[in-house]
Amino acid sequence: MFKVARLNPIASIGTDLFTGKYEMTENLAEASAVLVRSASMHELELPDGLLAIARAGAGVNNIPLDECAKKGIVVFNAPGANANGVKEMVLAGMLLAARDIYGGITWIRENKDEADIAKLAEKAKKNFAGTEIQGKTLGVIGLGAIGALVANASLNLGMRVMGYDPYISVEGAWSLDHHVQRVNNLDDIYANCDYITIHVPAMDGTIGMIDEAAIAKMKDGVVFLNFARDLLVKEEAMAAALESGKVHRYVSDFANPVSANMKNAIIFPHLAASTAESEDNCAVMAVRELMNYLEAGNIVNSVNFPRTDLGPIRGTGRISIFHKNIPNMIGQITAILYENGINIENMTDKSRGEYAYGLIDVDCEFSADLADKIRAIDGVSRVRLIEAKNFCKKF
Ligand SMILES: NC(=O)c1ccc[n+]([C@@H]2O[C@H](COP(=O)([O-])OP(=O)(O)OC[C@H]3O[C@@H](n4cnc5c(N)ncnc54)[C@H](O)[C@@H]3O)[C@@H](O)[C@H]2O)c1
Ligand SMILES: O=C(O)[C@H](O)COP(=O)(O)O
Repeated sequence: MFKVARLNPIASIGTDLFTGKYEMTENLAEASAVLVRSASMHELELPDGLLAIARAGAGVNNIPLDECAKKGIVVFNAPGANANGVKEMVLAGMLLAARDIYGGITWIRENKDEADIAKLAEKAKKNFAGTEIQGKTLGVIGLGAIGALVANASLNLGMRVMGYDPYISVEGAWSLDHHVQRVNNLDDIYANCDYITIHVPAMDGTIGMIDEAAIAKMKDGVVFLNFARDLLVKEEAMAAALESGKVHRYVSDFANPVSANMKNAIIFPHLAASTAESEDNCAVMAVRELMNYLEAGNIVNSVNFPRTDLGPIRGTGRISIFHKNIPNMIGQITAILYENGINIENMTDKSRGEYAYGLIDVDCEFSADLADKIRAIDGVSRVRLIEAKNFCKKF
């Protein structure tokens, strides 16, 4: 039985996939798996029995990834599952920044009891007028799942689009319309774009990247959109740029005491992925990833361990082993199997940084102490024996 703790509400279309081998629990201490959205896990005590965490979303800066890697806790996310929801909010953000649509709606509410509201509205409308986004230049920083969708959709709205992503994946590059102008220097984005939108993860190297110096390089009157994380932007600098008029509008999905008080900012309550479709996609992907890992040891879409996928279990069972990425680990493990007369049907072992993970399919019954013998190897941190008769399932 696997106990799953849910730290945020998760769409039931996902959790309904759990079979009778799973039970939801309120008690993190007894959980073998966690489902989470944006709840911060940095302050939580992670129990020894915790095997995996699935983030039903994209950003994982709410999860202590290094600590999890050290403990052999696999962290998954749901790449691309909410990208369309975010793309639509970014488009809405650009349109809300181009004219004072919100000001116009507010004016109507405030004047709703005026008998001659129709006439007054015709006079007032000049206060909310603006420009069109067609023909303007958009800069997209980060061309992953969301950035690529935003870039392509904006081309279709008649914008000129420049994109910057020094680490773009092959899949990302394929998904990008060839009319998106790729640049290798962020300064080209800053110097040329009327709208700039950022879609990179918050991590060392991106946190605070939109600072005073970056803003100074942008065009006067630029609109800056941030649906990625508030940490990416030095928001005191952004507040000053909004005050001076250097930045026309800051559109952000992240409320905090600084952003909520900015002049000319349009701030949303972290709404971009809150659509029925995105929530369903994320929940289904996160639950499938957990089940595939818990029942078959396969790691697909992890952010702290390499992809390690042997498919359905072949043979009588599968051994899953977390170990340090140091010489002779595989030699020592296979020697123990040899000494115990166990034949290997299939195996893989993948490393990422300091840590590695291996799966070995075997064709005979496990002896009870096999896991202990492998665990006793210096550098091995976690071993699971998965019997095919219990868990062999195709995902
Ligand atoms: N507001 C929301 O509700 C919401 C929803 C989903 C994602 N997000 C945020 O958006 C981020 C991006 O999501 P995604 O699904 O597109 O992720 P993704 O992993 O598909 O794409 C991220 C892209 O950023 C690129 N990148 C990394 N460092 C970079 C740098 N220094 N400069 C330029 N590009 C860089 C990567 O190469 C990758 O292509 C997430 O990490 C998350 O923080 C927010
Ligand atoms: O990184 C993400 O996927 C988004 O920020 C969405 O977060 P949420 O799941 O809390 O809406």
